[in-house]
Order: sequence, then structure tokens, then C-alpha cells
Amino acid sequence: MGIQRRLIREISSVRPLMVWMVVLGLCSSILLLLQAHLMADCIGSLFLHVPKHRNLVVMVGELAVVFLVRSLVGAIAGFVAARFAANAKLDIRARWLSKLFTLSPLNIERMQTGELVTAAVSGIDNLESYLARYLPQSVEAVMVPVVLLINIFQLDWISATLLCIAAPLIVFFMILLGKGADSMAKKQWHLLENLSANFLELIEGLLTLKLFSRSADAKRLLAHIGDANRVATMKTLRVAFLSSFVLELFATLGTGAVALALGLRLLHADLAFIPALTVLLLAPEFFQPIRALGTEFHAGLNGLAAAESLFAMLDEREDGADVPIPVVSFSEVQAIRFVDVCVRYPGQREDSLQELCLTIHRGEKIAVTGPSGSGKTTFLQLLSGTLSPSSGVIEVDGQSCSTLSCAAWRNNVTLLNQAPYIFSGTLRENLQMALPGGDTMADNALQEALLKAGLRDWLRSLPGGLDTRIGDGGRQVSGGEAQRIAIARAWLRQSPFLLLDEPTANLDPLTAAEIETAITALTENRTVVVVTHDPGFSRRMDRVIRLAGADSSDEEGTRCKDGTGY
Ligand SMILES: Nc1ncnc2c1ncn2[C@@H]1O[C@H](COP(=O)(O)OP(=O)(O)OP(=O)(O)O)[C@@H](O)[C@H]1O
Repeated sequence: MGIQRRLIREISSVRPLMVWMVVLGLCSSILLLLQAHLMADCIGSLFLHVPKHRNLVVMVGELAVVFLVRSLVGAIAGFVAARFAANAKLDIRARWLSKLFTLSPLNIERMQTGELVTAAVSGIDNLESYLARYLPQSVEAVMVPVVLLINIFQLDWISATLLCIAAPLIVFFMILLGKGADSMAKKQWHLLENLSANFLELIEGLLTLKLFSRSADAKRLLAHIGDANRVATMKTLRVAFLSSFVLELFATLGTGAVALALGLRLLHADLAFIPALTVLLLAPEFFQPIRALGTEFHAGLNGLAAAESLFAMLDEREDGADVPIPVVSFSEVQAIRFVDVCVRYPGQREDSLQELCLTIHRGEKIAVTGPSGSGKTTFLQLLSGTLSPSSGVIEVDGQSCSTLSCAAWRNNVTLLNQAPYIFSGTLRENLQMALPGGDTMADNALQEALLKAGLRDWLRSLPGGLDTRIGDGGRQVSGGEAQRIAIARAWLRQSPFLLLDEPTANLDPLTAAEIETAITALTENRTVVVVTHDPGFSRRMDRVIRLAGADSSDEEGTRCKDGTGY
């Protein structure tokens, strides 16, 4: 119920959709009444010659017009619902995407790609079905029976009373079944998200699985999750069919009871033929919208489960957003000081980074070394604002700050890691993505950045130059070329802080040496922190910080018990 209210409150096109549905539902009910009355009159006129004052041909003509108008109203209702639902879909998808892009990297780290994809694609489609089919049908299921009941009451109060008994029974059983089905639909939705997440991961790691001859295991895992999903879907469908059966049963019993009561009174001449026939024609129509709602029951449940998941993402609070930003311009920062900073990842019993104390001065070039697992990447993540400390303080020009996870800081930092991501697109797009706010740059500036990154000859070899498609589906780039593209991006970005995480790892010595030369040029006039295992590269820096991890005691100059730091 809460989700339904939220949909009405927050999605702008839902309210007008409801208004349209009420108006069209009212028109449809009135036309239905006219149709039933005219039909009863026609039959009465044909067989019993009542009502006497009306011409049969005219009545048949009127009936045909009413029938046509009613079909037209139905078509308009379908069109309006589809139109508003499509607008709502666009609206929620735009809001969802803008939320995803404004969230901090801290939030994104926690989310599973597969779940996000399922919510963005199937979730929003399910919500569209809910808005286009279930919601209009629920309005009709209230409007039409109420209008018909008023008229039936005027014609025959006994039939109206019988319908009044049958309808609440249907609603009662629907609520009862709905409660059970609701949790089933949510479970089914989570299983679908899980299936998508696993499927995506297997696709990404397909090559590795093949190399280790483990693709059969992956297939089995997918089959297992798929089967669990199938069982959950069948359970939900069973409840949906059961609810349809309950609906049909009570609707048939209700109509039968009305017919029986009418028949008995007609036999005893307690009731005139025309009103009795009108009520008999209206009784099935009274139940029809409720029965139609039953067939949309599954769409309704799926839509609500998807809406809940979409709203959960929209409600996600941006990590680090409420942290006060020190009143300094980050591009002018002179010193960043870590005071007893610790990081403990969720679910871990020990700190991955312990009481780090260190000051980075503007323009300084620092190499960070240490054994695997000592927390070098974790330290760079803290600096790049993609991770927050569990305890300790980061001081920016003497002002305390519990995290650097704010867009203002991130705009001044460039992080180059071991495997830069190359998007499927042109080389130009892959370079320009480094520019803030979707800016573009002239070709000669892009070419100069590629030249500085050592990619001049490579660029010349590309058939379409800057417009050559690279990455997935385009020209594949080697590890060294990808790293150089990342260096070209860093040249274009011109941020004062440069963070590098083993930029030459996995490269052959010759390429690594060339990349180091390109990086050295990039580090000019910038504050640099580089994680490296290469002693030669470390020597080119101003100083070397060695992290030794939690178990070791030979950490050099990074721990401060008295808070003074290195
Ligand atoms: N997301 C995470 N969740 C839990 N533990 C993590 C997470 N990321 C890193 N760790 C743990 O934190 C510790 C430090 O990891 P980190 O990647 O910072 O080490 P590193 O020094 O960069 O290692 P390497 O040289 O192998 O890249 C490791 O023990 C690692 O298992």
C-alpha cells in the first residue's frame, strides 16, 4: 500500500492517469447501463411488445451507437493508460539513472552490477505493465461495480443486496491471497536479480572459465539458480491462478444467486420482465472488472516488487554527502594530513590499514611500496575519495575532514590504475570522457595528449584516426596501449593531484620503461602518489613510504601514536 501511495505521490504522470481512468470509468459505466437498458428494451419489444411507446428499429440503432461509443471509450482508456505509463517509465528511468550517476563511488562499490541492470531493464518494464494494466483495471474495478450497483438498487433491491454480499467476499479473499503472494513476488524478484548478477559475472569471466575448463560448472550454477527462479515463479503463478479461481467462483455464484432470485420472483409475478432482464444483464458486468483485475494480479505484484527495488535505489543516501567540506578550494590545497587513519572493510575482523599518519605536501612526489595486502590500494582509494576511513581524521590544510569522498575533491584528482577501462566507442569519446561536465576538445589537443602518452605512431596506424572504434566490438587495445590512453586522459584532465596504482604492472620491461617515462613527464608540477614495486621508479620520487600491513612492525614513518605523523 505504501509503495502504491508513493507511486501516486512521486511519479508525476500517475495522478493524471488516475483522473483519466476515473472519468473514463464513469463514462464506461454509464454507457454500460444504457446498453443493458436498451438491450432489455429490445428483447422486451421483440418478444413481449413492451415498452409499447418505443420503436424497435430506433432502439436497435441506439444500441449500436452505445455499443460503438463504449468500444471507443475502451480504446481511449487503453491508449491513455499506455501513454501515461510510457511517460512514467521515461520519468522513473531518467530519475533512476541520474541518481546512479550522482551517487558517490562509495555507494556504487556496494551495488551488484547484475541487480542494477535487472532493475533498470526488467524492473522498469514491470512497473510500466503495472501502470498501463493493473492500475487502470483497479480503478475500473471500483468505479464500474459502484455505478452499476446504484442502478441495480433502484431496479431491484434484493439483487443489489445479493451483489453486496458477494463483492466483499471476493475483496476479502483477494486481500488474503494478496498478502501471501506479495512476499512470494518479492522473493521471486530477488531471485531474478541474483540470476542476472550471476549471469553477468559468468559472461565477464567466460574466458577465464574456459581456460580453466570450468564452463560446465558455471552452466550448472546458472541452471540451479534458473531452476530456483522457475520454482518461485510457478509458486507466484499458482497463487495468481488460485486468486483467479476464487474470483471466478464468487462471481459465478453471485450471478447465479441473482438469476435464481430474479427467476423465482418472475415466476410468482413479483417483478416486471424488463427490470428483471436489465438486472440479469448487469449482474455479470458487475463482476467483470473485478475478474479482469484478477487476470492482471500477477502483473500488479511484479510491478510493485520492482517499484520497491527501484525506490530503494532512489532512497539511497549519498555516502559522504553530509560530510562538511573544508572551506578551501581543493585545487589550491597545500597539505593533506592523515592522522591515525584506519580502514576496516565490512565483514572484516582486522583493519586493512592501521593508524596511518602521513602528510602529503603540494607538489610532492611519493612512492608507496609494501608487500601484497599491506593496504597500498586501500590508501589510494582513501586519497581518491572512493573509500572512507573507519576511524581517524584527514586534515585538508589543517581542517578536519572525515572523508575525501566529495565531488569537489574528486574533480581535482586523477587515478590511474593497473587496468584502465576502455569504453566501447571511438578513441575521441574515450579521451573526452576525462573532461569535466561533458566538455569537448579540439582534435589537435587530443592528438597532443596522445603524442605525450607515446601513442603518435599508433594513432597514425588507426584507419579512422580519432574516430576509430576501440574497446568491446571495436579495435582491441593492448595493455600498454590502454595504459597510454589513460595517460592521455590524465593529460587532458589536468588535475593537480595524480594517483597511480602500479601503472606498469603486467607490462613487459620495455613497455613498462616507456610508460614510466611518459608518466614522469605527466608528474611535472603535480602532487603525485604512486604505488609501485619498481625500485627504479620509486627512486625518481621525492620520498618512499613503505606500508608493512597489520602483522608487521617494520612500517616506515606511517604510524603515529602521538598524532604527529610523518
Ligand atoms: N572490498 C574489500 N573487502 C574486504 N577486504 C578487502 C577489500 N579490499 C581489500 N581488502 C583487503 O584489504 C587488505 C589490503 O588490500 P589492498 O588491495 O589495499 O592491498 P595492496 O597492498 O594494494 O595489495 P596488492 O599489492 O596485492 O595490490 C587485503 O588484505 C585485502 O584482502
